[in-house]
Amino acid sequence: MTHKALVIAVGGNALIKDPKEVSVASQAEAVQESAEHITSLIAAGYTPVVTHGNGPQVGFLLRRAELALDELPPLPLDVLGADTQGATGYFFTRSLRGCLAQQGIEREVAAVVTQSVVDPEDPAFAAPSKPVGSFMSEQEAREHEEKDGWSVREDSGRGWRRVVPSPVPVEIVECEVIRSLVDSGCIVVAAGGGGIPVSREDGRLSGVEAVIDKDLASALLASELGVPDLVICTAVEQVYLNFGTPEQKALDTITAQEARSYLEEGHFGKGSMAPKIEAALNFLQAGGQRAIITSLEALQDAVAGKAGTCITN
Ligand SMILES: Nc1ncnc2c1ncn2[C@@H]1O[C@H](COP(=O)(O)OP(=O)(O)O)[C@@H](O)[C@H]1O
Ligand SMILES: NC(=O)OP(=O)(O)O
Repeated sequence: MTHKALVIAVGGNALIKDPKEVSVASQAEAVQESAEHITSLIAAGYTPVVTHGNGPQVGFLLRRAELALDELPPLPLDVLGADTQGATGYFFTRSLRGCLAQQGIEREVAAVVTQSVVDPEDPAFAAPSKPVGSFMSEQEAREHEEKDGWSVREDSGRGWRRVVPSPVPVEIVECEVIRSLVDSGCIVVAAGGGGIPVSREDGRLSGVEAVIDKDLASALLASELGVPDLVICTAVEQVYLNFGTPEQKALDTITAQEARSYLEEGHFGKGSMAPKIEAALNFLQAGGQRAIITSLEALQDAVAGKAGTCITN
């Protein structure tokens, strides 16, 4: 892989500026801000593969589809995941092209509809864990649980959310296409929402009902591409020990072994920071050099080793 390629994962929640204001305009604005930060890195000589979450967005689409059931047939989660890849990929390519043009940088930009293979026997299908859609009060969540059969869970002190199955991705189907595009200098948006969940049987792919964790998919893509750095951008600039308590302590540079110990000690939110740490550890174990967790605002400084939390072997 030529160019200074790296994978940058942008969280679905980081693409929502205000959970109470989820209009298309507001989502496009959040992507625009992300694109501005990513463009600074491109201007500094990097070729990012941008991956993004879709937890809020896929949940909104699922709810829309359910509310329209009197008129229209249901939509399965793989198709809704594909829809979020399309819309978010469109926002990203539109914004990135605009930002690059403004800086006089001539680079191609493309979003690749990406499928992630999962094991249909993954135990995650029987234990929904991926938060999607809006935040609710516990009372609203319990009502949906009873009336609509939703699985619901508290999400990192931010409210209650619907949860859906989230099997582990084992292969990124379009990896070689993404590699060719990156090798040609193209800025690629890929593996949105962790990739569209599919299973493979006798060489044939079929969609499955799930939402894949985009950090795990990003780590897999980064290691399959063989890039040295995986950067996970989220709402916090650093990872903390004792997060949310008066004793919270920011982590600058830690080893994979230290990260694993802190994970086992329960320092990282289940379904929020913990999967990011697990993804970072997977990437380092597969030969990656640096896994960085930071905010979009601190992206450039973090890649330069001056901000964020950096995990190395
Ligand atoms: N130990 C921790 N350090 C920092 N943030 C944490 C920690 N544990 C939980 N979190 C929470 O995890 C959030 C990131 O997870 P999430 O919002 O699910 O990610 P995404 O940006 O991918 O949607 C942070 O904004 C923070 O609220
Ligand atoms: N698919 C996924 O992991 O989305 P979020 O980043 O929004 O949780």
